[in-house]
Amino acid sequence: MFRYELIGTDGGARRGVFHTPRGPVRTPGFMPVGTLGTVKGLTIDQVAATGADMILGNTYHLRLRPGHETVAALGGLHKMCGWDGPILTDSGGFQVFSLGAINKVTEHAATFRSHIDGAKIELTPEHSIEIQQALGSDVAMVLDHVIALPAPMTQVEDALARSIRWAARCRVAADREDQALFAIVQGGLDRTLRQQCATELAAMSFEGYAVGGLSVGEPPEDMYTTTGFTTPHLPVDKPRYLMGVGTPRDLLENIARGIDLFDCVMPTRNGRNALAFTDEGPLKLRNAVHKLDTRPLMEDCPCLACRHSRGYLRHLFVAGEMLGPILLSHHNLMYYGRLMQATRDAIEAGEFEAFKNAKLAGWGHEPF
Ligand SMILES: CC(C)(C)OC(=O)NCc1c[nH]c2nc(N)[nH]c(=O)c12
Ligand SMILES: [Zn+2]
Repeated sequence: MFRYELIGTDGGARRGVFHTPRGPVRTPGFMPVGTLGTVKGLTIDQVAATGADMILGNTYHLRLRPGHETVAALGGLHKMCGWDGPILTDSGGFQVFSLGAINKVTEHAATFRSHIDGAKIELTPEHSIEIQQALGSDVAMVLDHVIALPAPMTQVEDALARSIRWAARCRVAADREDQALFAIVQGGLDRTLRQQCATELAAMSFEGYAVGGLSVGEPPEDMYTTTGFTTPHLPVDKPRYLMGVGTPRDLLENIARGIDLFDCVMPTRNGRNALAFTDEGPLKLRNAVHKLDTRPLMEDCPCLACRHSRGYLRHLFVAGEMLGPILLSHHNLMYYGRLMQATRDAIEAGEFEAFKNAKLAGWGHEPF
C-alpha cells in the first residue's frame, strides 16, 4: 500500500517517490496547506496545476468545523474537496497548542476549548486517529505534545516522553490498511533528545517520520543544525517530513540534510498579503515601485498571475480586489512547486550543491 522508493542521492539530498494508494508523491516535494479542506482562494484544479502531489488538511480545524462526521457524510475529505490525489492530515498536536484555548494536558489527553464556539474538546491519541480515519486522509499524523520553544529542558523532556507514549497509542488505534501513519520526532534543539526520540520511534513501525517542533522562530541555522543531527537516526527507507517549514531557503537547506517533504502556509499566507516569491527574492507588491512596471513577476512562470503585469497586481492589492490574493497564491505555490521540480532534477543530475548555491545567491538575504 505505502512504499518509499529511494531513486538516488546527491550528498545529503535524496530523490525519491512515496507510493500511496492514491498515487505517487515525488520527493523532495512541497505540500500546499488546505487547512479547512481548501487551499485558500484557489480551486482544486488551480492547486493541481502548481505540481503538488499531496495536500495537507488539519484535524483540529475540521473537527471543529464542519466536524469529522459531516466530512464523512459528504463522502470524506477527498470527495468533499474534489481532490483525488493523496492527502495528509495533521493530528491537531500543533494546532491545539497554538490555537486552542488549551486548558490542560494530562497523560490521557489534551483538553481545550474550541476557538469557534468554546465547546470543550478532549483530544486523545485515539480520538485524533478516529477523526483522521473519518476524514479518510491517506497519511495520518500521530498526536504529539508540542511545546513552544524556548522551554526548560525538563519541560522538553516531559513533552517528548509523552509524545512517544502517545505515538504508541496512535499506532495501536490506527487500524486502516489504506491510511499510513507518520511519527513525529520532538526534542527541541537538543541533539541527545532528538537522537534518542528518533531512535525510539524508528524502532516502532511507522510509514514515515516527521520532524516537529521547529520553524518556531529560532534562527534558521539552529533549525538546519537540528535537522542535520536528527535525520541520520531515521530509517533510510521511509520518507522524512519537516513540519511547518518554510521559506525557499529553508527547503533547500533542509533537503541538503535529508528531508523529503515539507508543508508551510508561507506561500499562500504571504500571497494573500501581496508578497511574491521570485528567483530574485521576495517582492512586496503594494510597494509604489511596481506601479508602472509592465513586466510579469517572472518571465518563464506559467501561473495565472504571470499573465499580467506587476503594475496590475499592485493595483489589485491597492484596490482590495479579491483577485489579488488569488493570483499571488497561485504564483507562490507555482514557485514552490517549480522549485521542487528543479531540485529533483538537480539531485538526479548530481548537481544539487551548485543548484542550491545559485538559488541562494539569487535570493540574497531574505528578510525572513
Ligand atoms: C512553534 C512550535 C514550536 C509550537 O511548533 C512548531 O513550529 N512545530 C512544527 C509543526 C508544524 N505543524 C506541526 N504539527 C505537529 N503535529 N507537530 C509539530 O511540531 C508541528
Ligand atoms: Zn507566476
